[in-house]
Amino acid sequence: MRVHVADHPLITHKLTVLRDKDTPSPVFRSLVEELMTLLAYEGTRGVRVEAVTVQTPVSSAQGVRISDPKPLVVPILRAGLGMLEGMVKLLPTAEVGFLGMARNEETLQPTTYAERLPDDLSDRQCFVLDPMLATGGSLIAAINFLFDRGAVDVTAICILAAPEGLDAVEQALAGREVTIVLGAVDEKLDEQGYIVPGLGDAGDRLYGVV
Ligand SMILES: O=P(O)(O)OC[C@H]1O[C@H](OP(=O)(O)OP(=O)(O)O)[C@H](O)[C@@H]1O
Ligand SMILES: O=c1cc[nH]c(=O)[nH]1
Ligand SMILES: [Mg+2]
Repeated sequence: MRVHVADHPLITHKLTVLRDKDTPSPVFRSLVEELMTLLAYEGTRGVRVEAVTVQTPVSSAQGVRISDPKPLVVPILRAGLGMLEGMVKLLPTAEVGFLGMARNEETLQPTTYAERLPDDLSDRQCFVLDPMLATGGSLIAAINFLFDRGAVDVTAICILAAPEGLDAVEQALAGREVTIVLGAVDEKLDEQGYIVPGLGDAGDRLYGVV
């Protein structure tokens, strides 16, 4: 498994505003989308391409295009939905599948309450979007779900991770073709499983408390 932590002053700047508890929901939503676009640049470094030749007005030129089958982008509902637009802006031909997961607030175990994905993901490059990697339970379950459908190559893009969750993902998915791209790794998890200093509950800050 590969882990890449983006190190860029624009990402740190936007993340700082995102963390601020006084940042209102509309600004928070815009920032998540903008951060996603910046992280997508790093997260798609390994996107599969094939060689093509085009004619410029002057001569022929060698280039590449995104290979078929097109990548599958999978936001984890709810909070991952806030990252989707930022991703498909950069990868407009990608297809999108959905996984709805919620973490039980007492046990911290994730449950899957919705799924809309192709049955067969063999030979499909998958990009999972979720802003928060806390205990890692949700991301491990989501990636295993994709592997069970035949995926072999998964990149997860998260805005924030806790070191404990990152270790758990590394242990659970050792030896698999997985890349994790992160905006930052924070200090720790608190007793309620929240990332410290973090940004609170990303789903609630995007869409309100339910
Ligand atoms: O690493 P973990 O400990 O599993 O926690 C991370 C998960 O928690 C959040 O979702 P949540 O369950 O709050 O659902 P929501 O997006 O609907 O708010 C977050 O978006 C992740 O999916
Ligand atoms: O800090 C956290 C942990 C899990 N989920 C969130 O949205 N935030
Ligand atoms: Mg939530």
